[in-house]
Amino acid sequence: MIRYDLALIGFGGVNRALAELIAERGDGLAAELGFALRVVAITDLRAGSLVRTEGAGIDLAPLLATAPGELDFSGLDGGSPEPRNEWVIRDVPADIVAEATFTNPVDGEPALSHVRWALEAGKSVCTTNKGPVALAGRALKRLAAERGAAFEFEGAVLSGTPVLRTAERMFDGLRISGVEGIMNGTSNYILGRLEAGLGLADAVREAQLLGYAEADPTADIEGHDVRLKVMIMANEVLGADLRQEDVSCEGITAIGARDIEEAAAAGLRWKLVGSAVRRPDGTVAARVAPAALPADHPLAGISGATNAVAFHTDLLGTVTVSGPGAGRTETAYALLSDIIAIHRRHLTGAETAPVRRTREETVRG
Ligand SMILES: NC(=O)C1=CN([C@@H]2O[C@H](COP(=O)(O)OP(=O)(O)OC[C@H]3O[C@@H](n4cnc5c(N)ncnc54)[C@H](O)[C@@H]3O)[C@@H](O)[C@H]2O)C=CC1
Ligand SMILES: N[C@@H](CC=O)C(=O)O
Repeated sequence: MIRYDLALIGFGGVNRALAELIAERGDGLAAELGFALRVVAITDLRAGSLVRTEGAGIDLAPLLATAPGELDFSGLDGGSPEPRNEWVIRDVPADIVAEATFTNPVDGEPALSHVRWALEAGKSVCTTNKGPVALAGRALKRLAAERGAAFEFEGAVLSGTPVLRTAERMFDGLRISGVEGIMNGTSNYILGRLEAGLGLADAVREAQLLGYAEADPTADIEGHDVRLKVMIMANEVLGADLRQEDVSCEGITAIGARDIEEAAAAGLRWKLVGSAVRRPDGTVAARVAPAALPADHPLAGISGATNAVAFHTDLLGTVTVSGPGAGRTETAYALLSDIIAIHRRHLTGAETAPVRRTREETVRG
């Protein structure tokens, strides 16, 4: 059976949840999907780094039984107190690098370098980090193609909800004139809690505890996270080449209790909406802004951390994809879906990067 060796870069909510999926479902996934997964390296800013490329790789159970804040790789066999990211990414033999460190909305670093190092080494990458995809997606996809590696990033927009893959695989032949939607789970959750009478700070704290929020939740409530996602949607779906300065951006921090009350009295709901629309001259206008939507608007009923993206098409009218926009496990599934996509590319021969095989398959030849 084919086996993919994984290097997990960043071991926070999402990559830890991926490790849980592998630990709990690995055998079932192998039987269902036809490939085995082995974690051979983990790096984290707080815990350090752990590398084990022999036998079963890293035993995930004791790591997952340890509280995140108490994880310390330094005293373990193959462990170090330092993340050693560049050495792990470039030199530790792995097939796929799963990049799930903080999104840096300013320049996408250090994740952008992590992705570039992996692709330069001919290793495929799956990531939920919006920075590299929004700020250097075109260049990184070109590098991946040059090195025969895959670059998958379904989780960068709408967590595990397959909005990018739906557009990529199901909309052939359609002319898409624009996309708009609720693309941030944290802010949508917060707006719902404000409607319930909670204050902003308490609502933000709840979102953090639920694992929805960015490391700096300012990105969620000021719209910066949505701006990155709008850029990704515009560039991937509408063929644009937007930069951050092309996207006007306003968050939800100016929405106070009175605004919420007045909206409710008028049968409206505040939502943070990101949009990218093709102009008649073919260029794309994009923005992030709060909007008070009438109850019968398709996006008004989107609640909690649920998100939704509406695609405006010529032959189908509006097609809306909705599902979880945040959540540790939901987003870990995005990484698993990327690995499945990488596997399927490998089976079709589109993927030329080397792939390790289990001992049985090697023996069989
Ligand atoms: N949590 C969610 O619902 C979603 C998260 N994402 C994205 O996925 C990524 C990970 O999110 P979470 O796991 O929730 O964040 P998190 O904050 O729980 O985990 C990030 C981890 O990366 C580590 N880290 C930061 N810089 C590092 C470095 N230079 N080297 C090694 N490790 C480093 C941190 O120590 C932390 O453990 C972020 O980019 C986020 O924007 C995307 C979709 C949904
Ligand atoms: N903080 C983000 C995580 C997913 O991208 C959000 O809340 O949407």
